[in-house]
Amino acid sequence: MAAKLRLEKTLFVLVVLTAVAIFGRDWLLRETFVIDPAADFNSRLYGDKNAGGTTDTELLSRSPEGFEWRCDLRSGSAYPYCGFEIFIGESRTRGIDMSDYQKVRLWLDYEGVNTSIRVFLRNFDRRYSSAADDTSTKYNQVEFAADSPQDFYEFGFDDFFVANWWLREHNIPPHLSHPQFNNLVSLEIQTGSGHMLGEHRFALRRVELVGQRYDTADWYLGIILAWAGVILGFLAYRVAVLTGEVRDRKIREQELIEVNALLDTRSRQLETLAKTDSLTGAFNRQGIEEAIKHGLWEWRHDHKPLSIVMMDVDHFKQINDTYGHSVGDIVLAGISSLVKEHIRTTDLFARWGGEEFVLVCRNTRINYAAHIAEKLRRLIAEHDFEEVGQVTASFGVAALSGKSSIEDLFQGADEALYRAKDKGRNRTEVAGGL
Ligand SMILES: Nc1nc2c(ncn2[C@@H]2O[C@H](COP(=O)(O)OP(=O)(O)OP(=O)(O)O)[C@@H](O)[C@H]2O)c(=O)[nH]1
Repeated sequence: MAAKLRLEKTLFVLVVLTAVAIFGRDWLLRETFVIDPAADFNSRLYGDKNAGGTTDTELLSRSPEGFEWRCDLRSGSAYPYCGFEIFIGESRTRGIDMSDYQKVRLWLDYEGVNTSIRVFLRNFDRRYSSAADDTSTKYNQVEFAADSPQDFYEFGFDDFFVANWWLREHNIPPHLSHPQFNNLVSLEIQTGSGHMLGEHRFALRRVELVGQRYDTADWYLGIILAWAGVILGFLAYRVAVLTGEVRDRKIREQELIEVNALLDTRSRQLETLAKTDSLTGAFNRQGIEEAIKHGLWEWRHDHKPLSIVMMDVDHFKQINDTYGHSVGDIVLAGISSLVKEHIRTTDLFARWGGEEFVLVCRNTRINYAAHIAEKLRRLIAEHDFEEVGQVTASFGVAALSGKSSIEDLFQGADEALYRAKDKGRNRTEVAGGL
């Protein structure tokens, strides 16, 4: 929830930034090149004397308040003129790229007989300019009437055209004849084309060339790329988070599977323990009950025979009395493991109580159960028990038949066992008449 809120906040901030980037584009990208008289720009005042004229020029002052000059335009040359040039580039050949600039602003006061003034933005390009010939630098020109006093004069870069006389004098081919601002070396203020003879006074306070840092298309492309980056970053983050979640889930699932398997095993162990006699490891009465129920069901539904063998250790009291109760315990456990080793997996061996055991033989006829009993009897009798030596046991065998019940079955086996005891022990007796 907190992460989602954080995401929404981030999105909101990004949308606001995008809106600012779009609507505040002009303000954000604006770059202004200022020609301030207080700054250290090289400049020159010129007249038409080189062209055979007689115009007088005079620099009146150069102070932080502005460049001030006057000229007295006189007849003499075919085109009398005077002008003031400010060098804005590093040199006369290395200028400033102002291709993306839009406006020129002039703070200029003029007094004189002429109201027309020319402004040149001079561009040096080796395709047509040479360092040796100052006039070969392109004359991007705009001409305006300085007849109405105003705060500043403003022209668009689009308003500039290349002076015709310059194109003609330098034989400029058409493909190079357009205005160009990619290497501006100087700005000039010159008397207009009207050639009004007489006094002209200029005071240039400030010039601003207004442009923008980046191209508009690049700016929008940058915004789009930034968003693409944000979206890609977000997707990468989501993929990483989801991968982590899937990995964690898998680990948790694996842990759960392991815990379940452990619990399963444990519950089976506990189940077995609940049905097992702790001393001998044989099943207890609960175990017998289940095996008998199972056998009874098989007898009734599948007509499979069910036999049981009752076993009682002979003279066990004597063993206890002679060797102690704990040795007696060891003998009982020994007999149990001996028997368990030699019975089928379908047979269930359980402790009936004290030194008495019962073997439930499912799907077993009485003759075969008697055979098993005999085998076990011999096995016990032939075994050498630690400390005690020889131990014997008596066996009574019975099977379900006809109308007999479970009670009859146990009673039959019990009676057979007592017969075996009566007849001298270490014997197997089979119940009859069941
Ligand atoms: N050590 C030990 N003795 C037990 C245990 N349960 C019963 N007994 C003893 O087993 C003896 C059984 O004695 P009896 O019932 O007289 O029978 P027996 O001595 O085996 O004589 P017969 O069965 O007639 O051959 C008793 O002394 C019981 O105390 C047991 O868990 N451990």
